Amino acid sequence: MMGDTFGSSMASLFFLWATIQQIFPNHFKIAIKEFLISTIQQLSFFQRFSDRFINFFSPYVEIAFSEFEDYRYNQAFAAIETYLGAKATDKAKHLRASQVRESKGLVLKRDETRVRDEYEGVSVWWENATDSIGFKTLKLTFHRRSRDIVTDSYIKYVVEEGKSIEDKNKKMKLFTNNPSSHWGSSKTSFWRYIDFEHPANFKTLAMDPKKKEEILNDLVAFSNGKDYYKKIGKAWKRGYLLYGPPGTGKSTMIAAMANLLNYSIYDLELTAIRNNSELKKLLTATSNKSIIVIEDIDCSLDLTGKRKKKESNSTNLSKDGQQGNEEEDKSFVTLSGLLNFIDGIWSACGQERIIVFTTNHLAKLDPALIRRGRMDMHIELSYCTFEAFKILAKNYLDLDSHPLFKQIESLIKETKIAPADVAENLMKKNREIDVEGSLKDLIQALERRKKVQRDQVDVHKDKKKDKIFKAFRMLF
Ligand SMILES: Nc1ncnc2c1ncn2[C@@H]1O[C@H](COP(=O)(O)OP(=O)(O)OP(=O)(O)O)[C@@H](O)[C@H]1O
Ligand SMILES: [Mg+2]
Repeated sequence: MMGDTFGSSMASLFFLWATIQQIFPNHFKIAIKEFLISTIQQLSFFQRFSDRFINFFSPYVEIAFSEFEDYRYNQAFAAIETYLGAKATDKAKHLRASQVRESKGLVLKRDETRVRDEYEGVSVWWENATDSIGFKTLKLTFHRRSRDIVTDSYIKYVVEEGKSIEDKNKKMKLFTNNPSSHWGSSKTSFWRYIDFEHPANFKTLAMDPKKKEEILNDLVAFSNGKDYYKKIGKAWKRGYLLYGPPGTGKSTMIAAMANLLNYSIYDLELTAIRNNSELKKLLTATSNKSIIVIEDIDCSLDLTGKRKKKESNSTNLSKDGQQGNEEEDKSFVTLSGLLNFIDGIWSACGQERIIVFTTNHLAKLDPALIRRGRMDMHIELSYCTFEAFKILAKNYLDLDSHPLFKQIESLIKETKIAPADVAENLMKKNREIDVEGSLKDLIQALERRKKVQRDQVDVHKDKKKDKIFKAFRMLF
């Protein structure tokens, strides 16, 4: 209303000024111009004043909860969203149903932008809005006479209720840090998540059963260790270093860890971070009960302090057409920055966190990075053993034993083959389980590999002999 009056008054004034321009001489025009300017100033003052006046006398108060705050995913926002989502089942008329994880059934979400809630006789309204770049905000409106009850206890109640619902049917999340050019002109890295639905578990993980049990016990002891860590005065965190050749189950084990403990995963891409302070912001923005993963640590961080660019990463970027110029992509995340976080801030804030590094080349890592205390447990994932093969045979063929197992056992002992390659051969073809055919395929693959590996050894031996022979010739 007020805005309309202001707009029409302005239009009339401009019309008046245009008419005056045509009719009156110059000095008179100037006097009128000054008069009009002062009238406009008074009008805009009046507009401002009237807004304040309305706000002052409006009986409603509004509180906004943003999805992100300074790179940080707002955990209160998530809890409130969950709380409002749960209200859907009994109150909202328009629902959206989705299935997140089979075991947890359908998830209902309200499809309405405005939800009314009641708490100890007080009515409040929630409204959700999305800004132009896709970030969400939840607005809470209530009568100002309820201010105390809303700010003192209602918001706390909503957040706690939301968190307990989250815990009950917790959907695990997979967070990734992506560079974005939305904020300001430079690229900034921030967390984005999707629901984590990896089926990996320790039962289907093919590795030495003893080692597996040891890792399982370690993880369970860690997750139940709140009082123990408090008692010994140590931050509640644990580091695991997973190393081994490609396809031996490092990433699969991380997924199995998350499923075992019901923790979310933060997949930290160091090559997308500009500097140590950005790294710090990202890491302190991670939530409790989470696993922070840095895959291929030897490729992401140059141990002299500068960064190496991962080949795969640069191809991905160029595929998306987002590859910036080289100068912009330079990163100053350093080994000491990472170590500072693990030892310093890490210990000061956040609880119940696991950090996992993976590498294909243990020898390339700086000892400082992997010393005990930082990485508490070093886990080697190696080529497939017969024990591991038996687990894969059970997973893929539902098989406990078979006459061909003997032949496979002796071939596996003599051949270096990753579990991923064994699994590839055991996967059912044409949707039919052909046990015999799959085992024979594997035997053939093992025999081919054995031959190649033997030839490589021979070539290596020949080269060595050649070198010795040349050295002799030089001598005589
Ligand atoms: N130990 C294992 N137990 C069960 N499945 C496995 C195992 N190792 C590999 N696989 C299978 O092979 C696929 C590839 O394994 P994964 O990605 O975990 O290997 P990785 O060690 O992380 O390899 P990279 O070093 O290349 O990242 C998985 O999807 C899984 O199906
Ligand atoms: Mg991997």
